[in-house]
Amino acid sequence: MAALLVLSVVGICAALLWRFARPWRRSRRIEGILKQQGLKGPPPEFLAGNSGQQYQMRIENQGKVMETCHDIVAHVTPEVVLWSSKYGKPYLTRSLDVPDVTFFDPDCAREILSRQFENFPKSSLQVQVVVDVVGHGVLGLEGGQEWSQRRNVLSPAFHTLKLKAMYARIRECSEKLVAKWKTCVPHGQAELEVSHDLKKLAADLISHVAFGANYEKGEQVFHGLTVLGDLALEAQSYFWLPLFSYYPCSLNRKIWKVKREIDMTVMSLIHERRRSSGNYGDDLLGLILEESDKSTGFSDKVVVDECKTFFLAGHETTGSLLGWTLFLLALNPDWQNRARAEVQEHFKENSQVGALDKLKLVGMILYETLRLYPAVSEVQRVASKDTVLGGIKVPEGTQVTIPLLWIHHDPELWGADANEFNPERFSQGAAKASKHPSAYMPFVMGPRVCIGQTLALLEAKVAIATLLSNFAFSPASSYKHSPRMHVIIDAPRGIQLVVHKLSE
Ligand code: HEM
Repeated sequence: MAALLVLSVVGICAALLWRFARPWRRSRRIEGILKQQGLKGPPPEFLAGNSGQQYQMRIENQGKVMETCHDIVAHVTPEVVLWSSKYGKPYLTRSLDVPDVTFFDPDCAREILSRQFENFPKSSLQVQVVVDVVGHGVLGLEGGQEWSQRRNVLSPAFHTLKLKAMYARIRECSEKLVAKWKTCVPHGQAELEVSHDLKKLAADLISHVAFGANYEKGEQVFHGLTVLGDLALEAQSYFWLPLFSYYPCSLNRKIWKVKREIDMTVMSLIHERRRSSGNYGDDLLGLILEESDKSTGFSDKVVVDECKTFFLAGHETTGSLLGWTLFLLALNPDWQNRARAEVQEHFKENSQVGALDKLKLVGMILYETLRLYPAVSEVQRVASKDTVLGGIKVPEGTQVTIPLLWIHHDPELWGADANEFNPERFSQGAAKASKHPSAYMPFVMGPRVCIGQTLALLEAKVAIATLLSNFAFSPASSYKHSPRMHVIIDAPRGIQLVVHKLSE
């Protein structure tokens, strides 16, 4: 009996060694090839690589308040500034055990995201975080044929003309916020923390756009996803326990229950629509069901996962764009006045959707906001075969990082005023705004560009135009500037502004 036990333990140890030793040896081989080409980086720690150091530096800065300026790269991603100045560009790090090269050149970004797109899928670890919360929607697929088929079916639903049909709903949601803020400023002006309400507006917008008249179900999904997000974060501290997500412990049972409730909410809506004899409705859910019928057809589970994905991907991102835009307009009254004049000329109470095309300055302001405060600070991919980037041989299995925030603030690309708010640079479009046509990528680029880009900009244009028609904004003395990367680049202490009601 004892011999059997010893044999089992030895067997398990050998299996674990085999399981972990192979990838470890492979990672060291890749690192060797990269180092031979002159790449350098910070010394990695056992198991954590350089991930712990990166996390520590970011956390330390999160507690600090910085001067209110837009030179935020060293505050939000301190490790990028430190390591690039110490080890050069590109530099080599270890993300847990995986060798990672950070490329700063927009030409390399274009190779990774566009030209050699098929050689750079997402890594399984990267998509697992998304899958844990919203399942296997398009955001949670590594790449390959399944992703491309899914994207082909979904893309027509996000076509500009179809989205424009949602204009009235988007305007209605924005008007609701105006009504609320009017009650908050009974004496003409008041100091408000606006980021919370703007996130709520973004949630409202996606609920109405995705589910139309059934938007209350969208609100239920939001509530569920928020609870799930917190539980998933708690579960991450057990990542070292093999197969933890299958243990029937109380945390996992809570997670499974919330997941079931969200899925049932969306599923009931899908069944309702399917029963309505082919007329699925002109909201996002209706458009997806229609497109799915035209092709091979999605299973109901896939439609559920895609809906959850839109809620996850389109909520915080759009909320953050709205918050930073008002913040920047408050700091730049000249641009605020110019934008308001444009809005007052073209965006009247009874304006139709076509009026949005005339809001050129508002469009430029949104672009400049997404340059200075993009939702994400970096993009990661993994090489699925040996390739060459910027003259460097990149072996299969190497992770590559594009420091998007750093590139958006690089004076060599954007000029001496790279850290200033100057929407004028976008007057000839995004490709001509900098010295490199691919230096601007708040929605990334190439085949995997954000599918909701047009929708996000449409929502933001309507919301900002509606708010500018009714209020003026100026900085509040209580505001503390401390942007951080927390899933997206946000303002953890809120965005306090003085909101002035305009005379009717
Ligand atoms: C200002 C608002 C937004 C910003 C800045 C933004 C940014 C991004 C970025 C950077 C990515 C690429 C992530 C990566 O590849 O690692 C992405 C992907 C995606 N976004 Fe957005 N997004 C916004 C709004 C939206 C909205 C409103 C929706 C949908 C309703 C949406 C849906 C998606 C989806 C489904 C993907 C995955 C696409 C794919 O992998 O094929 N996003 N977004």
